[in-house]
This record gives sequence, C-alpha cells and structure tokens, in this order.
Amino acid sequence: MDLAMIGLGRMGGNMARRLLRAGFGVLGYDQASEAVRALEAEGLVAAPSLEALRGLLPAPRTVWLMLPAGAITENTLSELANVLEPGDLVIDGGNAYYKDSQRRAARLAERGILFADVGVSGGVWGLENGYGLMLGGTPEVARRLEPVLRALAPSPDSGWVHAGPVGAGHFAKMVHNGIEYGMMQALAEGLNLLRKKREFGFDLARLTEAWRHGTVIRSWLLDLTAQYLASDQDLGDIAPVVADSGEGRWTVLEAVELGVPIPVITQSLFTRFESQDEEDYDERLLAVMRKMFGGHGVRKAQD
Ligand SMILES: NC(=O)c1ccc[n+]([C@@H]2O[C@H](COP(=O)([O-])OP(=O)(O)OC[C@H]3O[C@@H](n4cnc5c(N)ncnc54)[C@H](O)[C@@H]3O)[C@@H](O)[C@H]2O)c1
Ligand SMILES: O=C(O)[C@H](O)[C@@H](O)[C@H](O)[C@H](O)COP(=O)(O)O
Repeated sequence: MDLAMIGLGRMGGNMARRLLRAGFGVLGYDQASEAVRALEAEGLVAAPSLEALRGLLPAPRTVWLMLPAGAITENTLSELANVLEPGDLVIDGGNAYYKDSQRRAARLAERGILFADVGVSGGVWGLENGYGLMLGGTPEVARRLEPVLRALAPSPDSGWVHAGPVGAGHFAKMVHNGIEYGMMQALAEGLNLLRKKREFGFDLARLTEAWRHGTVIRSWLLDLTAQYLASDQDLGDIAPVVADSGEGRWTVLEAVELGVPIPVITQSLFTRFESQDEEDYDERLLAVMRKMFGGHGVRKAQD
C-alpha cells in the first residue's frame, strides 16, 4: 500500500482512481460508504476508520486529504495527529486557506509529522486530463511526493510544481482561482454584450465554437462554455446565482494586506456577491434616493 486518500468525492475519488490506474496501492477512507464501495471494485482498499490507517499503511505513511476546507479538514487533521507517527506525511489537497495550512504544519511538526499543501486544479476532468498541482513543502517532502505528483499530473514532467515552502502551494492555488474568477467574468460579460445586440442575432454557440480555434482568447474555459452553449443558449433553467467557496475572498484579503491592486478579480468576486444577494436592498435604496432628490419614478416590486 503506497498511500491513503481521505475524502473520495468528486476530486479524491478520481485522484484515487488515477493513482490506481498508474499502479499505486491506494487505501481509501470516506464517511460516505457509497463513495468507498464504488472504488473498491477498481482496486481501492477500504479503511474502516482513520485509526485503522496506522495498521494498514506501512511507515513512513503518506496520507492525502481531499476534504471540504474548514472544520472538516481541521478536525480530520487533529484526529490524524493522534493516529500517525513521526516521519509520516500528511498532504492537504483541498482548497484550504494558506494561513491555515501554515498553522497546521507547525502543529503537526510538534509531533514530528510532516505536512504539505498541494493546490489541485482540474475539477472533474482531472481523471482523464490529469491535475495541475502546486506543492508547498520542504525539498525533502517534494522528493518524497514526486512519484505521486508525476502520476496525478497531465504528464509526468509537466503540470506540477514545487512552488515553495509550506503555504506556497495553497497560496498559488488561491491566486490561480482568483485569476479563474476574472477570466470567467470577462467571458460572461462579453457573451452577455453579444447576446444583447439583438439586431445581429448572434448564435453564441457557433461564435464561441469558432473562437476556440486560432483566436487570442481560446482557452479551456472557452471550450467548456462553447460545449454548454451548443445545447442551451438561453440558460433559462439556470438560476442567476454564482456561489463561491472562499478562494476569491482570500485572494482579495491578501491583496488588501499587501496593498496590491487586483480590480478585475475583486470586481468578479463582488459580482458573485451581488448574484447571491436575494434582498437587493442596495438597489432598492438607490431607486428610493433617486426618487427623493429628483422625483424620478420607482418601479413597484411586482413589475
Ligand atoms: N470540485 C472541484 O472542482 C475541486 C477542484 C480542486 C479542488 N477542490 C477542493 O477539493 C476538496 C474536495 O472537493 P470535492 O469537490 O471532491 O468535494 P466533494 O464534496 O465531492 O467530496 C468530499 C468528500 O469528503 C467526504 N467527507 C466529508 N466529511 C468527511 C469526513 N469528516 N471524513 C471523511 N470523509 C468526509 C464526503 O463524503 C465526500 O465524499 C475541497 O477542498 C475542494 O475545495 C475541488
Ligand atoms: O482549479 C480548479 O479545479 C477549480 O478552481 C476548483 O478549485 C473548483 O472548481 C473551485 O473549488 C470552485 O471555486 P469557487 O466555488 O470559489 O468558484
């Protein structure tokens, strides 16, 4: 057995699969038994509990977490601190805040347990395409993890990087996601402008498909957008609400701390907040102020 994967959801499940296909022995643990069962048929060995990892994995152990960031990751790391031994290595591959990762590394180090933060990109397509990987940790840890990174990456020699010390992996992933927000926003705004120019009746599916070839803005995000638009251009069934899981907020916080201007990323994060706000109190107030100073009309809510 080479390593354990904790959290076998959309990411951890497919990463375990990719490692199994590359010949690794993978032990898996997830609180949802269905997630484990699906992978057992493909060679994964199920661990009945976190405590069981100690007996089932040979030392020095490698344990990779692909869990929701926040309390779940924090609690699992606390439990693992009691299960693992000096020399064992824990990797957090989730989208965690780099400051949490630095703190967690220091806590585990008190027990001689090594820690690496690996930013993972590629979403549900990673099984097929490989994952982009950004490692934060010591050179020794990077050397130890290299075979795993080579197997998870799109190709053994590209798509993964030892970004720097502990924290650097999640910091790099945080900025990657900030950029992702900005690129998505630019595509969405441009396509919205095209759609609103009704007199030209743009076929956005055909246009984005054409843009995929040879243009300056060809990209994977454009590929995926074109793919979706090919079957649905009206998006009538999609609620206009864009969630966010933290990376964009941390990027903006960091920019404020460092005094670095990131207007595009900040605006794209705020656009998401706007979409999440069902009350729209600010816009109602704007309409009211305009009415108060200029006597301008106000539309009734049901209009
Ligand atoms: N989905 C993506 O595109 C993507 C891409 C890169 C990184 N990430 C990050 O990877 C991490 C995992 O994301 P995901 O999309 O696979 O999430 P997911 O919800 O699909 O999977 C999480 C898994 O963790 C399991 N789990 C929850 N609490 C647990 C616990 N206490 N003990 C054991 N298992 C537990 C769940 O049962 C589930 O199978 C997150 O931090 C996410 O931000 C996601
Ligand atoms: O690189 C990636 O694979 C994505 O960025 C990935 O990490 C994921 O899709 C985000 O979790 C979504 O983040 P938001 O919920 O903040 O949009």
